[in-house]
Amino acid sequence: MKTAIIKFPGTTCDNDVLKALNEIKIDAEIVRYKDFDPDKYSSVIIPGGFSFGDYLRAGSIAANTETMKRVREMADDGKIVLGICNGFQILTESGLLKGALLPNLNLKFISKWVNIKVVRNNTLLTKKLQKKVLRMPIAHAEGRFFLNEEEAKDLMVFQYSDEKGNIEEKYNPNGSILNIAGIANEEGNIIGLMPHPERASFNLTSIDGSTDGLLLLRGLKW
Ligand SMILES: NC(=O)CC[C@H](N)C(=O)O
Repeated sequence: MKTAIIKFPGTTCDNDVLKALNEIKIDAEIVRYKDFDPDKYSSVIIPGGFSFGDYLRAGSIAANTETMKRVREMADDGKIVLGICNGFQILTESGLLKGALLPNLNLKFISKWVNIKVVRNNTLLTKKLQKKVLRMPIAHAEGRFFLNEEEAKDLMVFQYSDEKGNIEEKYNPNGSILNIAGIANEEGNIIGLMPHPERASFNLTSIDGSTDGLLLLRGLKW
């Protein structure tokens, strides 16, 4: 079965995600948000960008579309739902994932390469990546994850770290609680992260040749 890559007006990363999935031979297609039929797909990715212009709050308008009701049906069936950056914002805004993505502490758009440590492996995408440190870029203005610490500890999957996996406040680019870069629901089938795995998928376009994004995306076929 196929992976759907949903395109809302303002989504910008759909083609890059498709290219990355092609690279690892995952059958996928881009689908316009209004045409999305959950029965046709075994997993779904909501890519990054500026859906509906980031008006109100990033992700809030897309979160209230019929499309997200259909994404919820897929999630309820246990299928993988992955939200990348703006996709993560849409998942929190729609309540599919807990927490909120607030404006970065410095109130600026931050574009830089970061290291993230995989701290939870009971999710469908990270079961083979326990304790791995992945290098990929972030590019966002509203990426400061917030949730009460107790729940955040249980749900967190990725934390900003150094290249050795040390998690310290100085590696936190945006002020996220507990250095959190991504979380998953308890069941581990809905995953959201701010860094972009598709931008760390090709030697040529990666700043230091990192293709760590593919390690994560590969989880779609495990
Ligand atoms: N890279 C993206 O997906 C853009 C992120 C988002 N809309 C923000 O600025 O917070």
